[in-house]
Amino acid sequence: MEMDLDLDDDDQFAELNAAFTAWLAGSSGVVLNPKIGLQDLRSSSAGRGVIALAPLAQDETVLALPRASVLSVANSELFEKLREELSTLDSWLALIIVLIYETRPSSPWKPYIDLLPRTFDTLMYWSTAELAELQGSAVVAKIGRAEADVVFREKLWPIVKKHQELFSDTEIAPDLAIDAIGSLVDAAHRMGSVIMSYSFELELPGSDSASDSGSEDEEEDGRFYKGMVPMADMLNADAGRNNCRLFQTPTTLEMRTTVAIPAGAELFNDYGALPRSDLLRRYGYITENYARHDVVEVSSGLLTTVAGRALDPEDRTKRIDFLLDEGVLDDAFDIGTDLRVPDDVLVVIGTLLHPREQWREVKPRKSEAVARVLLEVLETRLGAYESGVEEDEALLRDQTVQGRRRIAVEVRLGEKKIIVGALAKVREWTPPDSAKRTETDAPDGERAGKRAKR
Ligand SMILES: C[S@@+](CC[C@H](N)C(=O)[O-])C[C@H]1O[C@@H](n2cnc3c(N)ncnc32)[C@H](O)[C@@H]1O
Repeated sequence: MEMDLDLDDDDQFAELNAAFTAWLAGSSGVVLNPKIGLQDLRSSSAGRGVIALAPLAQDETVLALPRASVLSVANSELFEKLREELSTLDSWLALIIVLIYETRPSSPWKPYIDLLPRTFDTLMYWSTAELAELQGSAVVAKIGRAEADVVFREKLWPIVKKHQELFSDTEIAPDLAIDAIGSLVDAAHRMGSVIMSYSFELELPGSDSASDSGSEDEEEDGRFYKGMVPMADMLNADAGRNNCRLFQTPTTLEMRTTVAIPAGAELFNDYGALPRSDLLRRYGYITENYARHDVVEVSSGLLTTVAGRALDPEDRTKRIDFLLDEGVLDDAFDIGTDLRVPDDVLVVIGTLLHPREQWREVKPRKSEAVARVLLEVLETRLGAYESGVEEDEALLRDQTVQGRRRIAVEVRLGEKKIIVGALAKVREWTPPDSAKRTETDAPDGERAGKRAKR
């Protein structure tokens, strides 16, 4: 991540770290393990990180904060002032407006806010030309910058406009008179990106679920709230190297080691088992260690179009509605590095291919007809990428290909390799003696049996 602080100014970087650490250590109820410290990792493009200054044991607490120290909507003074209006917003929008409010000099969180980035490498901030390098990856459709713009204008701007006096010394203040809405939208994008890459989904005390949390998005089912947890969010993450996690009790949040950590080693929190495409979208970086979580997404639209081609529209709609009702048909399906085709995909294809009335009873089955559909789907999917595997491999051998372009090539190549591997696997499904078998020859068991509940 690029940091907005003048990156060449090492003094300022160290000064901000020192101010933040002193502020946190002096906050009521916070326990900061003296064996950890902030580290300047800008030379490896990782911003700040946290390292062990002395050996840490497994399950050692490196940081404990009372919930009152979390920068959340409920803990902000703005909530007292605009309770009703903030309650109409979803938790992401409400926290965005709170973070903008907390950029004022008198904010109790100022030393923390000063550490948060202003520029990002997340996909939201890639140019059209840079995003074109990711063509074919499903991640491009998930960025949602235009949609966010509309929401900021329609939901946040009326509140800020109505209560301009509350924002008169925040970071948007200088522009309030000139291009007020533009300034608000820019600030909202910044804070939206901060939330995406720094916030935690925290469990409301008293709710009944698991006691630990990464910074993944959880269902907004009323049991969770978004919160910024100072210092806990200074930990980087690196898949297999992760060695810490945030644990929650009704009153505190604790970052604890999950393994022993030697002196000098970096502390890594767990951001979740994210494919590199999503890591890039949400956090603006990738590492080779996340390649194990890569997936390729196959849309249901493509799947049902190919599998249901022979059906008349009415029949096709009936079967798709059935699959939707059964919860088998999702917007898209993932194939991961294990190259396993999900059972639901087999059921969707089988249901749309079945020549008789018993299509409601289809079980997941790797038949030749199903394989034919899958091969076409995967070939079509592969065709969505502009370049081939060899071309991308050549680009990665070229050391002049760097920065966002190199990252994009790595992400799209990872996805293409999964498709190529899955194609080879599916080709293996056609045993020589099944050459003449079609879906009409469904085995008796399948005809009579009920589909297993997934
Ligand atoms: C929760 S913050 C961690 C603290 C952050 N490094 C900082 O300087 O404020 C998440 C951000 O840290 C960076 N980051 C985390 N893990 C990283 C890694 N293994 N390599 C490079 N950057 C990483 C990314 O920019 C990510 O969006």
